[in-house]
Amino acid sequence: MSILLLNGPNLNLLGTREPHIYGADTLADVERRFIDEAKSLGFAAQCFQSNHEGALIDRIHAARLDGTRGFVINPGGLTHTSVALRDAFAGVALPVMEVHVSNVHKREEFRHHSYISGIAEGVIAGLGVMGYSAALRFLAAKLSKA
Ligand SMILES: O=C1C[C@@](O)(C(=O)O)C[C@@H](O)[C@@H]1O
Repeated sequence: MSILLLNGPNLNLLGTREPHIYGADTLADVERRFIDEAKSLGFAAQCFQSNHEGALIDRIHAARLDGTRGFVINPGGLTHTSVALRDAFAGVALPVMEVHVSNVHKREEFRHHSYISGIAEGVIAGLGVMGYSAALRFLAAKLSKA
């Protein structure tokens, strides 16, 4: 059973990008911990980051055929703009956990709306990179019960 961690635009810059907002951990740190923690919960994990909406959508479609049982995604700025990303998740019909490192609700108004939340099992914002772990634990528990 495999869980796919997706990160959208600009999250490859984690650790150097606005560290007062996003912290000091890099994407490599996040992905390594995600894989290790998934393993400890009895799951395999795959990780994919792209700055391109279409590449993320193609990866979501591919997940239908590669044993993926659910997604954890930080869609980055696509959260607030992408109907197409939401439609991809709806089309694949596997559980999705949405993660934001920052508390988007404490920030600019344009970050308050998410196209993804309406199809997500849960939404985590403002826990820093610990949010990825919280999302993984919830999803693993849900999939273990299914
Ligand atoms: O790129 C990002 C990162 C983010 O998803 C977060 O993790 O807090 C919040 C988004 O508004 C922003 O565009």
